Amino acid sequence: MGSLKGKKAQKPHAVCIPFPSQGHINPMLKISILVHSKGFHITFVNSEYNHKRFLKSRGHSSLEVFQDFVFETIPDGLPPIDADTTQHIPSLCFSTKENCLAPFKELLIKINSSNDVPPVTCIIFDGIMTFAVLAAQEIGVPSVSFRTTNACSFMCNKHLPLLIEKGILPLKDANDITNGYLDTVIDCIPSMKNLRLREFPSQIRTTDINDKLLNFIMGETEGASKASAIIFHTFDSLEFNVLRDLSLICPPLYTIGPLHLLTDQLPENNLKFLRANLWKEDEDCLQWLNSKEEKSVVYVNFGSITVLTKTQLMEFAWGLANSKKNFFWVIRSDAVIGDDSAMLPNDFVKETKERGLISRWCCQEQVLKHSSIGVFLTHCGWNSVMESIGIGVPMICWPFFADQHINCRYVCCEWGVGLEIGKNVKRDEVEKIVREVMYGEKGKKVKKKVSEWKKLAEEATGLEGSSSLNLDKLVKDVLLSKNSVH
Ligand SMILES: O=c1ccn([C@@H]2O[C@H](COP(=O)(O)OP(=O)(O)O[C@H]3O[C@H](CO)[C@@H](O)[C@H](O)[C@H]3O)[C@@H](O)[C@H]2O)c(=O)[nH]1
Repeated sequence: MGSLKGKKAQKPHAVCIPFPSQGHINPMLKISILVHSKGFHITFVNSEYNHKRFLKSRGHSSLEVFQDFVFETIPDGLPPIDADTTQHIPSLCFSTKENCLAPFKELLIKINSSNDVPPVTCIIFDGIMTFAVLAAQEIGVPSVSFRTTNACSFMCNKHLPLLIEKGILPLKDANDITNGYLDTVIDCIPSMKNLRLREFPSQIRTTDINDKLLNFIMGETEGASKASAIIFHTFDSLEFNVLRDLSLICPPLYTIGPLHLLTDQLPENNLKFLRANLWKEDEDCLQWLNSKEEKSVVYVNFGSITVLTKTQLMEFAWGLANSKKNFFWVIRSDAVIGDDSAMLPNDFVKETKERGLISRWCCQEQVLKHSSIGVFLTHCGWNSVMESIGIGVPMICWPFFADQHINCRYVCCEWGVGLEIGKNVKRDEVEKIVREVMYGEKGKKVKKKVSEWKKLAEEATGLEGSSSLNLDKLVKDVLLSKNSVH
């Protein structure tokens, strides 16, 4: 390890490495900003590909202005492309696992031999980048696994080996995906009753016990137990039972969330407003929202990975049009399978011109906070769910893949803050559910529930709240503690 040199030597130094996709970079950036606010020097490690996109969306000189907060890059191991698109997620999973340890270790050596920054004192790594534990062990610092998904999905993943042992997984036949097998009730997961197999992370939908993605998920879940601690982006009251049971089988757990409610409280400085967008934001959408009445707009956004077929796109489009409600719909440039040049038909555009706005990307937090938003039609990415609950916006859920199925189950059935749309989306259902959430009886219930959860989220992130206290404890007991080195 490098010796203490130079005037910055006194500061502790956290190296934060997200999995290289938008839904992982955003929460890691927030954790990094929070740890920075506790007096740490931060190195934030992007993939070269994403960093290029980050600079492109923000303008080049914009990242050099932060005190003690430095960006570095390593390659992700995939062949270079010059595009504005989310990389293929399974390829990224395998590639980071196979290729990132060596450049990451080189980066740590470079940092530790520099006179300009303090030596590395801890590593915070994305929960599916467990190779970082080895790097931390080599330089003798604590490593913390940051799970950008929730505790429930981690609990499911943790029990995949049990489902294999019981013969429930892998699927017996490819038809099991459609023949009702996924409705099998699973009652062997601690504190999670009456789960259906379809609510498990979608990586289970394979007939091959050697399936690479299934094994990647199980391996990375197990790998978390080698970390000094685990952070979950959640709050205690939201997942109380699952967290209690997980704490019996995991390294020390720290719930820190909703993250945006914590970063919102930081003193005004430029770092507080840093956003990790890989696409350029449409800033005019807020102007448009200003022109709409309170709680009158359906906000539609399926995150950074979901892709739609043209048929699904049309069903959503006509469902929104037929609902006669205002809508703000974000459709990424890479969101529709195939050619999207003639994306939405002219008659739809003409019919909804007064009450519909379509953008490529926006600042979601600002949009959700806007008083005109009445409901969020979401794919149930965990960041979106946490942002929606923390801001108090009810959801319509259309889960696409991965943890989104279990998130949807909890949003709709356990927390009561959303209604689900069927996988095989139809325009009539979209129209009906939009009206129901905005004006119906079920809508009243989910609105009441979401405002209750919002209060609890605010409590958790208040001065004496569990998330705020956990952040302090994490810093003191793990990030600054020599005893937590594994
Ligand atoms: O126009 C947009 C769209 C999204 N966002 C932000 O981008 C993030 C999107 O994250 P999320 O809602 O979690 O969706 P994904 O991008 O799909 O996230 C991936 O990562 C999540 C966390 O691991 C998982 O829960 C998801 O299943 C996985 O697809 C959120 O912070 C949004 O606020 C914007 O700022 N503007």
